[in-house]
Amino acid sequence: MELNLKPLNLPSDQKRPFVIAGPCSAETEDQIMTTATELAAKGCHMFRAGVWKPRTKPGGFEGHGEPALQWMKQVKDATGMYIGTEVATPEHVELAMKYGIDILWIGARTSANPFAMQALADSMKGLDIPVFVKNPVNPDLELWIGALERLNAAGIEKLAVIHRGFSSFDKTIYRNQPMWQIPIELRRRIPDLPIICDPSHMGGKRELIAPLCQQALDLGVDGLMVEAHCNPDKAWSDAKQQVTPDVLDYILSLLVVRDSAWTTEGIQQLRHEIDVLDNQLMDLLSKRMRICREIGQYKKEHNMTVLQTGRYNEILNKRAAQGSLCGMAPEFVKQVFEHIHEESVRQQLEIVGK
Ligand SMILES: C=C(O[C@@H]1C=C(C(=O)O)C=C[C@H]1O)C(=O)O
Repeated sequence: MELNLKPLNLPSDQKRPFVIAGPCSAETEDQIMTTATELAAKGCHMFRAGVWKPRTKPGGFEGHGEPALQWMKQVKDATGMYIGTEVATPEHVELAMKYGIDILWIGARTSANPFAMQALADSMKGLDIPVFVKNPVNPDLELWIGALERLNAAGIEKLAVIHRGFSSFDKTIYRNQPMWQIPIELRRRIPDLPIICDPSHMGGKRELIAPLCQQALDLGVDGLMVEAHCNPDKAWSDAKQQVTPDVLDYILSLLVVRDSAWTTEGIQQLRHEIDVLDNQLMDLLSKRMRICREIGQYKKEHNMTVLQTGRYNEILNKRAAQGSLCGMAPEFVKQVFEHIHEESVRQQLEIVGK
């Protein structure tokens, strides 16, 4: 289904990317007001804080709920910043509206659950509020788009997504794998949908915030959501990934904001060269497939199996090694040849089955 989108019209000062900042959790009135005042003084336009916290295990701090919404409202009245919080149930939505929350976001654990998403969408019917949907914890673009479709079908047209990375069993430097190809594909499919990057949850540690922000801006995201806390080391949740408003301001001041317009002569010439090379690649690929079909014919006549694992492995290993010599990631080259092999086997199966 096509999404009907309306512009968010969020405040921004043009010089810097649009940034939503604030602590992971609303802990105390003092923590909220101190952090918000410092962020407002740095020119931040939108304040975030978790009022209900979905924790992996029971027994941790799960948020103050309604009293914390009152502190959020005080932030809005005192600083003029827009305020946003995460909602996961229809009751959360109702309370957030009661306290004048300006934007709602839906967390990764909720966007992964179609029942929860439908209940939220139903509870938002008739509301005119921007809703930001975090990617589901698992790398499933269709599930992410499905969550947006449910909200859109309920009449929510001011939509955006938050890319916070994807859970993985493998331990890497990231808390959640960026898997940039997923937001890139989302941008290709729904170009008008704003994408906001959350480097705090992606990186899981302070040192990764700056490089992740820069990568996200280099890819052309529309904004950032960064966790900031007046005393990060003492934070009640996610202490390692929060920074002070001062540090956030410093990180933002170092970011290079690029222009997505593509008008320069130089790039046109280079793109032409890419087109020529892509045409050659297509030509070579179709020649390779023609030879594979001939091999298929031979296999049919000599009663050989289509899949030849030994040869397939040889090709994957050799090409991956060649790839690294040419400055490409061996994993990438392997994946390319896995796809080529898949098509080659499909074409041979057609011939053998005739
Ligand atoms: C082309 C062949 O058939 C299959 C396809 C291969 C390929 O595309 O390179 C390699 C091994 C086989 O699984 C072959 O046997 O050589």
